[in-house]
Amino acid sequence: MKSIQDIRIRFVGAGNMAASLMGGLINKGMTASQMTASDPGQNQRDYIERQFQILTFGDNNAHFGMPDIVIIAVKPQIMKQVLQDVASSIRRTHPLVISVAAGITTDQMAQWLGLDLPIVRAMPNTPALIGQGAIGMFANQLVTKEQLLMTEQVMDAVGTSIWVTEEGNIDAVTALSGSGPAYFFMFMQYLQQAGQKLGLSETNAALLAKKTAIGSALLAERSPESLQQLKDRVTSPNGTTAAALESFTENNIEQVIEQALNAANDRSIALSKEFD
Ligand SMILES: NC(=O)C1=CN([C@@H]2O[C@H](COP(=O)(O)OP(=O)(O)OC[C@H]3O[C@@H](n4cnc5c(N)ncnc54)[C@H](OP(=O)(O)O)[C@@H]3O)[C@@H](O)[C@H]2O)C=CC1
Ligand SMILES: O=C(O)[C@@H]1CCC=N1
Repeated sequence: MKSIQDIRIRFVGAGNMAASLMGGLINKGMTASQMTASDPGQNQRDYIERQFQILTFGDNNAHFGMPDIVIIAVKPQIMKQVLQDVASSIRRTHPLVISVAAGITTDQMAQWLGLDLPIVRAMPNTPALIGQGAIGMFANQLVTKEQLLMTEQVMDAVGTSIWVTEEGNIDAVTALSGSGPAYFFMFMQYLQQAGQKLGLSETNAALLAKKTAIGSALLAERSPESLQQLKDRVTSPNGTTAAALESFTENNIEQVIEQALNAANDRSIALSKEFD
């Protein structure tokens, strides 16, 4: 099996997600010379070259080489156009294709590339920028055991990854962890705002909201107790937490969250149909 020092990667699209993967891979011991990237944005290319010393190109087919993996990290809206653009290079070199785009299916990608290829759909999230991503992955039938392990090495460089065996589950991953950081940021934002309304300064309310989120997340990860048990530990009978939790329950927080995840899941499914 190829070690992380031997894998050659071509990034197509060098925005936020690609840059977080590049940073994570370099931290894990890959060298800049193992990677190349293409992106039409001169500023973004300058940033990538400055930050990581990775060679970048404006043309998706320029200096394509013989990559083991091609990571497609562009918006779903332009996936078809981008895959059709790089199709000849991919058909010539037969790499593993990994897409991080929401919604777009492996069948659609194969169709736009004009070839049945090993394809992985990976759904990371923005904490990958600091090596704390949660990533769900699906591999089509053509992905070899070695390619599965290579994919894990790449994704584990930026967080914790899991495989799903049904492609449809990637929509659920997108709804939960792909979009999930935004839910937590929103929750922290509302905690901060409510704290300010209760008289705290903006600085203090922001600090307490963020530190409470970080502390709770770390405790949830490190403690052997369930989320329910951890919640119960905070909640004194007839105390302040019980008052707040009752208010959440009266306002149907469970249904609100379920509906939000359903909306994201539905949107992920709709995205693939939109760009067919
Ligand atoms: N952001 C997130 O939280 C997550 C995003 N994703 C997925 O990752 C993908 C990328 O998202 P993200 O990194 O946030 O987006 P970005 O906009 O940061 O990155 C996309 C990059 O692709 C470039 N690009 C545009 N056209 C082309 C082209 N023809 N060929 C090559 N590159 C091109 C863009 O350049 P320019 O800006 O100049 O157009 C941009 O630099 C999306 O499909 C998204 O669904 C997945 C999980 C989480
Ligand atoms: O909002 C989106 O569509 C992308 C996919 C998951 C997170 N951001």
